[in-house]
Amino acid sequence: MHLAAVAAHKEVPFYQPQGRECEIFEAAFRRRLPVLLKGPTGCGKTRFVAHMAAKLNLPLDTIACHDDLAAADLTGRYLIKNDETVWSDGPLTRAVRRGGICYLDEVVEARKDVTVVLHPLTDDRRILPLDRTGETLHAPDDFMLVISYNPGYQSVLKTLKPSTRQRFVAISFDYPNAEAETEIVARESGLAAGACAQLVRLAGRLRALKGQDLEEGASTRLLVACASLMADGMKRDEAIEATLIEPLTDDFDVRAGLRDLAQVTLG
Ligand SMILES: Nc1ncnc2c1ncn2[C@@H]1O[C@H](COP(=O)(O)OP(=O)(O)OP(=O)(O)O)[C@@H](O)[C@H]1O
Repeated sequence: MHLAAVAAHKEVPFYQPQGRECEIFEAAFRRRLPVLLKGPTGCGKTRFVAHMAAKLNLPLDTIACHDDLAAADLTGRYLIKNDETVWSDGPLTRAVRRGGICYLDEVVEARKDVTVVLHPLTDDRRILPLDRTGETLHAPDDFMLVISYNPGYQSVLKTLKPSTRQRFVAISFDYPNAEAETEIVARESGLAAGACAQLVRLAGRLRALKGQDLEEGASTRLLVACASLMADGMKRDEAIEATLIEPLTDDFDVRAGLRDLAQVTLG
């Protein structure tokens, strides 16, 4: 019993909370409410969901939404197999049949008909009608829908309608504070905390350029990548160039400016 508990604990991916998000998520799960995660890219939303799924001992299906994703990609479709037409469940239908967490990442990217599928599943009916087969699936108690989006990128056209967003318990994410982020970067990369703290300081400066020279500042994900390359033996400036400068912009002059900023910040 003790060994099993230790083994299960080991599989929970590391997640450093920013606030009360773990408690809110657990309460939402208990009360069978869907959850919406908002926040910039690479700030820990996906890691949070993986952490909570493991903690609650639930299977997790993650679906990366894109502008071609239609309702049938989630629910399923008839396919031709050996001259026969057979129904094939999509990932959302499979998750509703089985239970567990279904995570739709960047949901606003998906086509409009996706919301039609989500609405009856995210109010107190908790059903998934499959028009094509005539079935109506009732979500089991341990089924939970989680969606995420980045409010920063979306145009007015690509935002969630109030009738959709008001079905969800919503949690805002942002980049962690400097102390927490230093710990995350050190733990994820294996680089010494002092060197990680410097990278976090640089990230703070890069994030201040959002909306001016940069569309988005450096994410925690990029900081972990930079620190990982350095832990692997790469020279600091080369690692910074490859992770905190090149991915942020294609503009030649802005990249030169970012290099100067890194030199001034880190010496
Ligand atoms: N609070 C945190 N605890 C532990 N690791 C974190 C945390 N925040 C960020 N990370 C690290 O940053 C990486 C990127 O985070 P994650 O993939 O969860 O971002 P995201 O918000 O889902 O991004 P996207 O919206 O682009 O999918 C993680 O793999 C992890 O290494």
